[in-house]
Amino acid sequence: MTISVAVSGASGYAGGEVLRLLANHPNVTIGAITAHSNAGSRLGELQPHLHGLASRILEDTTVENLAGHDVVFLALPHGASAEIAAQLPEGTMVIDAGADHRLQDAAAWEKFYGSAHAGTWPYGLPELPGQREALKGATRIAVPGCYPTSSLLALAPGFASNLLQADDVVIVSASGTSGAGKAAKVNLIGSEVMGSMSPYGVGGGHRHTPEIEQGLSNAAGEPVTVSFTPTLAPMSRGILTTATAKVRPQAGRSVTASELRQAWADAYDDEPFVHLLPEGQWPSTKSVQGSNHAVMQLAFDAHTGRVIVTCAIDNLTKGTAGGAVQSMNIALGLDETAGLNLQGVAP
Ligand SMILES: NC(=O)C1=CN([C@@H]2O[C@H](COP(=O)(O)OP(=O)(O)OC[C@H]3O[C@@H](n4cnc5c(N)ncnc54)[C@H](OP(=O)(O)O)[C@@H]3O)[C@@H](O)[C@H]2O)C=CC1
Ligand SMILES: CC(=O)N[C@@H](CCC(=O)OP(=O)(O)O)C(=O)O
Repeated sequence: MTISVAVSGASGYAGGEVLRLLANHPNVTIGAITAHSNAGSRLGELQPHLHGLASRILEDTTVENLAGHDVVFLALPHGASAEIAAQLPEGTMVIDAGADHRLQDAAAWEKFYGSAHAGTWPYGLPELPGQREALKGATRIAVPGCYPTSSLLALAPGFASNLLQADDVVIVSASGTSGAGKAAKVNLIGSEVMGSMSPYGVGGGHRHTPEIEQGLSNAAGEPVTVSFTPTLAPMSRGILTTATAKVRPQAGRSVTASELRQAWADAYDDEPFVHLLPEGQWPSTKSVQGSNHAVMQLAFDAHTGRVIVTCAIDNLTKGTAGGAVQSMNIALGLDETAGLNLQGVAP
């Protein structure tokens, strides 16, 4: 099967990563590539690593340029994707890397994004319970945020097996600067970021909080509340999430470390991209750089009765473009791993 694909936001980080993956996808022909202020430029000027596509010209991001393809990837700022998506034909598969169609709760959307809710699409994190089935045949897919990808993968197995308390979840994530997009320059210049780490969105204000709560609540079957704190780390790619939750006693007795480990192993043993590392080995962002893998490790802190899970992803691959391509593959009935790197980059 050969499918024609258009990529919008192709001058940006997420769109560039989508193109990097699609260029190696055996079933894909890359059609229109579009941008906004950079329309008219050669792709090679903006994405010099995409050698095979360097001479391609970026077109304007219009419905006319995107329609007529089998699949359209939207890698645009919030709001811009909902506006375009609403005008694309029903028969075109639309995969939105932005946030516009992720949340089920319109009130949460309005509170955190301050605009009208555009609707809810199937969520592109196939490793969540029941989600792979929900993606099969989908023609609209909402790609998760990068922090939610790492946070949900870290804790969903514990909530799906009723091992964790819903009211005591703390998540702290460190992200590379590419998470903020190419457009965010002011506080990301090298002299500010290199050799320094700093938190932001502290106190429950980050817009990924409701998205993480939504995914964990769906896994748990009850409302889960989350304290989430993001931090900026001096690296270009990668997210390292540390998620902790209070373990729920089972039939009046404490859960053991091996029972906890078994729940995560059961969830991920057959997954091509999500891996519980062997005991004693802890994740690093370097080990997943440029790949669609998520790696994690967990420990039971018997002193506090908490499970601690750390999960590493590449924010641009599993955290955006890789998750998007993986979801497209599932929706179209292709090999789930097609076009996705199975190996990382080292050192
Ligand atoms: N970076 C990441 O790790 C992640 C990003 N995402 C999401 O992906 C989307 C893109 O993010 P990212 O690539 O990082 O951002 P960038 O700033 O790197 O890229 C933004 C892209 O959108 C285009 N654009 C800007 N304004 C408009 C507009 N009004 N209409 C149409 N196109 C426009 C830009 O074109 P031009 O350059 O020509 O102006 C550029 O191609 C966002 O929704 C983001 O939240 C999701 C998960 C992770
Ligand atoms: C480091 C950094 O700034 N990261 C971004 C999250 C990137 C992401 O996942 O974005 P969307 O939900 O907007 O798609 C942030 O905190 O806003």
